Amino acid sequence: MTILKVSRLVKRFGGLTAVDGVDFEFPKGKISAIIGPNGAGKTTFFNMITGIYKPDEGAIELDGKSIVNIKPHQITELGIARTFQNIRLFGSMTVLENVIVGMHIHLKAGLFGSLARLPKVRHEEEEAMAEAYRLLEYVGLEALLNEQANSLPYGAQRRLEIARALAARPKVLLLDEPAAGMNPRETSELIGLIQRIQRELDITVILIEHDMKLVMELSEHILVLDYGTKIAEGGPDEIRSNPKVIEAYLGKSAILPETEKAEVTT
Ligand SMILES: Nc1ncnc2c1ncn2[C@@H]1O[C@H](COP(=O)(O)OP(=O)(O)OP(=O)(O)O)[C@@H](O)[C@H]1O
Repeated sequence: MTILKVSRLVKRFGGLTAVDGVDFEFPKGKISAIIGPNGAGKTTFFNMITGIYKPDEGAIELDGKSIVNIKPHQITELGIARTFQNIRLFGSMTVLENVIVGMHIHLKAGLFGSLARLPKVRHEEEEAMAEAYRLLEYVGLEALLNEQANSLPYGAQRRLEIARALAARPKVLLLDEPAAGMNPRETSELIGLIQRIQRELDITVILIEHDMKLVMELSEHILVLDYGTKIAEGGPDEIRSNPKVIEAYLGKSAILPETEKAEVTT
C-alpha cells in the first residue's frame, strides 16, 4: 500500500531543472531512501513534499489526497514531519523545550489560555511534558533534558531533531542526511533507532543519505536521482548492482580507501 505518491514532479530554479519529472510511490510503514550525487535534487524533492517549495509541475498525494498548494505547517498537521540536513534546533533552549516546540500543533490552549493559567491548560502542559519526556527516553536523551540544545554533541543533536519531529506525531518521517557527521558508533545507534521508529511506532520513514551502509541496511525501497531525474528504483540488491547507479554514484566508492567506503561523498 502506498502512503505517499509523487507523479511527474518538476521543480525549476531559473534555467536549472532541479527535479525533472520524477514518479515514485513510497510504501506505507516501510523505510525508503533517496540517494544520488550532490546536487541531484534530493533536498529539493523533500522541500516539495513538505510544502517549502511549490512544484512547477506534477502531483504529490498523501493517502490519496493532493498536498500541493498546502502550507508547510498544514502538511505537518496532515502527518509529515522532517529533520534537516543542517541541524535546525533552537540552540539556546533546553532539550526538553525543543521537543515541546515540536508538539505545538497538538496543543489547543493557545496564548490566551497559557497566560490565564487555566486548569485545563495546566493539565495540557503537564501532558505535553510527560510526552516530551517519553520521546526523549525513546531517543536516549532523557538524562540531558535540561541541557541547552547547542551544548549537546553532534550525534545527540541529530537525535534531538528526530525527537522533535516525532513530537508532531507524524505518519511519515523525512530524515535529511541523519547520519551526516556521525561516527560509526553513533551511526549504528541511529540505525537501531530508525528501525524502532518504523517497527514500534509504525511510521513510514523516508531518508536521504550518503552513508551507503545505513541506506542498504535500512531501506526496502530506494529511489536514485541524478541531475533531477530518476535513474533507478528498487531494493538494495538491485540498486547495488545497477550499472547506471554504479556509474552515476556508487562506483565512486570503489576508488575510496576501505575505511571510507561506507560513506560515499561526491
Ligand atoms: N533555492 C534554490 N535556488 C536555486 N537553486 C537551487 C535552490 N535549491 C537547490 N538549488 C539547486 O538545485 C539543484 C539540486 O539541489 P539539491 O539541494 O536538491 O540537491 P541534493 O541532491 O539534495 O544535494 P546534496 O546531496 O548536496 O544535499 C542544485 O543544483 C542546487 O544548486
